[in-house]
Amino acid sequence: MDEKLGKFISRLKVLVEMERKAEIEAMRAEMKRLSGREREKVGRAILGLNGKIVGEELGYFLVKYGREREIKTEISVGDLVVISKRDPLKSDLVGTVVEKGKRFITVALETVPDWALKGVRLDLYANDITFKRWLENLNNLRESGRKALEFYLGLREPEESKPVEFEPFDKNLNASQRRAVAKALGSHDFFLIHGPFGTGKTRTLVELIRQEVERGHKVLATAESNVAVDNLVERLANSGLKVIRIGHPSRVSRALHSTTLAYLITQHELYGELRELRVIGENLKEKRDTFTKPVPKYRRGLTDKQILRLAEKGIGTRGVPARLIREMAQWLKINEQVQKTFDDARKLEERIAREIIREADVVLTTNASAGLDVVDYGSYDVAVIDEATQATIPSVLIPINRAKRFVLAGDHKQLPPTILSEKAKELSNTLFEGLIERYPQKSEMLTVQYRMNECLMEFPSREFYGGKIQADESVRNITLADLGIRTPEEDNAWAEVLRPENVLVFMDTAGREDRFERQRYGSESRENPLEARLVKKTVERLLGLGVKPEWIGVITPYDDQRDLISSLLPEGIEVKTVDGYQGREKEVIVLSFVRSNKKGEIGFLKDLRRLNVSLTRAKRKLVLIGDSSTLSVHPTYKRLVDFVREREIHIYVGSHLGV
Ligand SMILES: Nc1ncnc2c1ncn2[C@@H]1O[C@H](COP(=O)(O)OP(=O)(O)OP(=O)(O)O)[C@@H](O)[C@H]1O
Repeated sequence: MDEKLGKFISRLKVLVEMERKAEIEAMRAEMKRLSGREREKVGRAILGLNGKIVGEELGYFLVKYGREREIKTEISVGDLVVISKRDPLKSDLVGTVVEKGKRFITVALETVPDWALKGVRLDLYANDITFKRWLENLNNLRESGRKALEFYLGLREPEESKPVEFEPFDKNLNASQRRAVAKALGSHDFFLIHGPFGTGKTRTLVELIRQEVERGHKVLATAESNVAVDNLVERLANSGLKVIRIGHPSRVSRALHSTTLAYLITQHELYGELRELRVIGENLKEKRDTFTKPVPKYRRGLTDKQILRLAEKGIGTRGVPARLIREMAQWLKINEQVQKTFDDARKLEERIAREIIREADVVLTTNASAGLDVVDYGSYDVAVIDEATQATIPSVLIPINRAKRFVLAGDHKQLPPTILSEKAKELSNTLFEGLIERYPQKSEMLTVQYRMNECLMEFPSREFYGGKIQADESVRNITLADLGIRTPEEDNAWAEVLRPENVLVFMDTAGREDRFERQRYGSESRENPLEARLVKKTVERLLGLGVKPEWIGVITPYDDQRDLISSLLPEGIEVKTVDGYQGREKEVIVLSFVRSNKKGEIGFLKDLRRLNVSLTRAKRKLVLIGDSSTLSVHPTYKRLVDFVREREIHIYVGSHLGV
C-alpha cells in the first residue's frame, strides 16, 4: 500500500478514537449538568424502570426493563446505556440496547447485580456501535475503499465521466437532473451530484437507481440518517423494483416495514421450517430447565465431560451425589440439542437472507449499517449515497467499500457532519467536498429549486452557488397570500413586517441601547433578549393573522437563545438551532442572529454554511432579526444587509415596533 495512503488511514483511526472519547465525555458532562428528569425530557434517560431477566444470548443476560408510563426517548437499538440507581456517573454497569417497545426496553448485560432489577434509571452513554463499524471498516478496506481514498488524496487520476443517453422513467426531470443521471451512468469510478437546497437530489437519485437496475446492475443505496433512507425506500416502493430495507425494525418507519429484511424473511417459503426449529428449541429449553443446571456451586470444578462420564457410571464424587450428577448430565445433553437446534435455525435464517438479498435489485440501509454482514451477501455494482456531505469519511467508506463504483449526492455549501472533539475537527472534512474541489469535472450541479419564492433564493444563489440557481415556475411567486393569509389592516411598521407580499424582511436592532448579546454564567453560548422578544412578537402577530403554528419555524445559531425563545413561545412552534433544520423546510422562518456587541465579533456565524442553511429553509416568508452594525463586519453579512435594504424590506426596530 502507498505510504501516504497508509498514513492517512491510520490518521483517520486516531481521529475516530478521539471523537468517540469526546462523545462519551460530552455525555458525562451532560449527566452532571442536567437532572434525571431534564435528561429524560431531552430523550437521553429513562427513569423509574423495573427489570426482569428474560434470556441469555452469547454470554449476555437479556434484561427487559419496563414501566407503566410510555417510554419516549431517542435511545435506540444498538446504543450503549448505563444502568444506575440514581447517579449514572457512579455506575459502571454498561449494556447494549437490543430491543425497544412502547413500555419496555431490553438491554444485554454481562452481569446483572440484584440492585439493577428494581427502581433504576437508564442513561444513554454513547452510540458506540457506529464508531466500531467505522473502525472495523477502516481495518478491512478492500480495493474499492482504498481507491476512493487514493482519488481523495490525489494519488490516482479518475476517468472522464461521459454522459450516457437514457430514456427517463421520470418524465418531469429537468435538464440539470438529466445531465447528472447521464454522467453518473457513464462513470466507471465515481460521480458527484451537487444538489443545493430543494433542487431534487433525492428525486434524481431515484431515477439513477432505476436506470442502473434497468442496465442489470445491483445497487447498494445508503444515507447517513434513517429518515433519509426511509425517504428513498418510500420513493422507490412503487417503481416495481425489488427493494430491501436493512435495519432494525424499531428504527424503520412503520409504513415501510414490509420492505425490511426481517419482514421478508417471514414471507419466505422456508420460514415455516425456521419457525418450527425455533419452537423446538424453545421446548427443548423448557425441558432442559426441569433439570439442575451445572452451575459452579453444584459442579464443584467438574468439567462437562467428567459429569457425563460419571453419570454413565451412575456414581457421585467430591461430595456431589450421583442423583445430582445425573440431573446435571441430563441438563448438559439437552442443552447440546438446544444449541444445535438454534444453530440450525441461524443457518437456515442466513440461507433465507442470502437468497433474498441475492435476488434484490436495490439494498437500502444507513452508511453505518452497510457494515453488517448481511449486506455482504450481495455483490454490488454501484453504491449510491445520499446526504454525503453530512457523513464523515469513515462513514461513507463503508458502502463505498462494498461496491465497484460510487455516486455521492450532497451539498458542501451546507453544514458538514458535526464533530464534538476540537482535536478531531478534520473529521468534518467530507469525501464529497475533497473530491469536488479536486475534480470539478466529475460533478454536476442541480440548478432548479422547487422550494421557495425567488426573492428568498436570490441572495444565497449568488453568494454560494455562483448565481446559477433558478426558481421553478411552481414556486417562483409563492407567498403566504396563497395560503389565505391577508395583509394586516393597521398601517405601521408591523404591517410592513407581516404583509404576505413582503417575502424577505430584515428587522434591524442597530442603534438600540438594549440590543446587545449576553452570556449566561458558565455558558459558552449566547443569548439576546431583545431579539428573543422580537421573535415572540413576530410569531404572535403571524399566528394572529391565521398562520398555523406548524407552518412557522424559528432558527437561531445559539443553544441558549433557542432555550430563551422556546421559553417565551407557545407550545407547537418549532424552535431549533441551525443544525436541527438541515434538510428541512417551513412556510415561514424567523431567524435570530443573536450576535450584537461593540467589538464586532460574530463568532461561529462566520461559518457561511450555517448562514446558507438558515437562509434556505423558508418557502414563503423569511424574517431576519439582527444587528446590522455588528453583522456588517463580515463582508458576506454586509452584502446580505445591503441586499435586503436595496431590494426588499429593511426596518430599523428603533421604537417603531413597540418592543
Ligand atoms: N424535476 C422536478 N419537477 C417537479 N418537481 C420536482 C422536480 N425535482 C424535484 N422536485 C420536487 O422538489 C422537492 C424536493 O425534491 P427532493 O426531495 O428530491 O429534493 P432534495 O434535494 O432531496 O431535498 P433537499 O434539497 O431538501 O435535500 C420535492 O417536492 C420534489 O418533488
